[in-house]
Amino acid sequence: MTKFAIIVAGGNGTRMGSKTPKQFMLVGGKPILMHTIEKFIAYDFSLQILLVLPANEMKAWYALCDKHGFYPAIVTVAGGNTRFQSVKNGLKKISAKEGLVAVHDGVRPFVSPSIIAQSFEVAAQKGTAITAVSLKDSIRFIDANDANHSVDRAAYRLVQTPQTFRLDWMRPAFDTPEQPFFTDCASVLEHAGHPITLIEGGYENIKITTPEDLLWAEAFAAQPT
Ligand SMILES: Nc1ccn([C@@H]2O[C@H](COP(=O)(O)OP(=O)(O)OP(=O)(O)O)[C@@H](O)[C@H]2O)c(=O)n1
Ligand SMILES: C[C@](O)(CO)[C@H](O)COP(=O)(O)O
Repeated sequence: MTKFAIIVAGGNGTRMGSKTPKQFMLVGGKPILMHTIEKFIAYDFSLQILLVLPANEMKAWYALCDKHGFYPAIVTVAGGNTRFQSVKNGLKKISAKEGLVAVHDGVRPFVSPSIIAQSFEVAAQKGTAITAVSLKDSIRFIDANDANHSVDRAAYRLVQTPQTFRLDWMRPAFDTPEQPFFTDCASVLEHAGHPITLIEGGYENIKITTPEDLLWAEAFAAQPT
């Protein structure tokens, strides 16, 4: 089955608060997004990769590629106003009717090729494969009266990416009005009625979101591969 990866990097990084889009910031001397793309190429050199970028940052990305001598065989796509719209724009560039599509946050540069492999293998069997990890901290539920209650953390998972799907399930699932609870692709496929299969993620597979995440990122980038 043909395998595709949509790497979404079309966001503005509001929570990072930096002038440079966070996906272009340097970690270990290299833009975050290049680390991410390299992990997918390391998994499978023949993977068809679609890179979603902010429409107004395309030139900046090509300039970065020149600066770092980074010329992967990938297709770039302009993003939308939300992550959901950016995934949709990536999907529109796939003309195949069948295949498997892994969607991954461009700002999760420490995903391992083995997680990517597992994600494709499970999606091929089950139709969906969502990367997730157990919670290390305790959690509390805030109710409508602003009171809080302890809950069983064993009943919850923290969801990561990649999130991989059968293309023939994913395309119609995304052909729907966007909902406020669509925080990831799994919520979109679930809304369309598909079963969601979880696979084991990694604690190093962090999403670089706020400035302190960059400190962790530098530490992970310094690790031997
Ligand atoms: N319109 C959007 C919004 C987000 N993303 C991507 O989705 C991933 C996860 O989103 P997030 O961490 O929230 O990134 P930003 O939207 O850039 O950050 P913020 O929410 O702080 O603005 C990122 O790789 C981001 O670039 C995207 O492709 N298109
Ligand atoms: C897709 C995701 O990374 C899974 O944890 C997450 O939902 C993205 O959320 P964000 O608010 O767009 O960063």
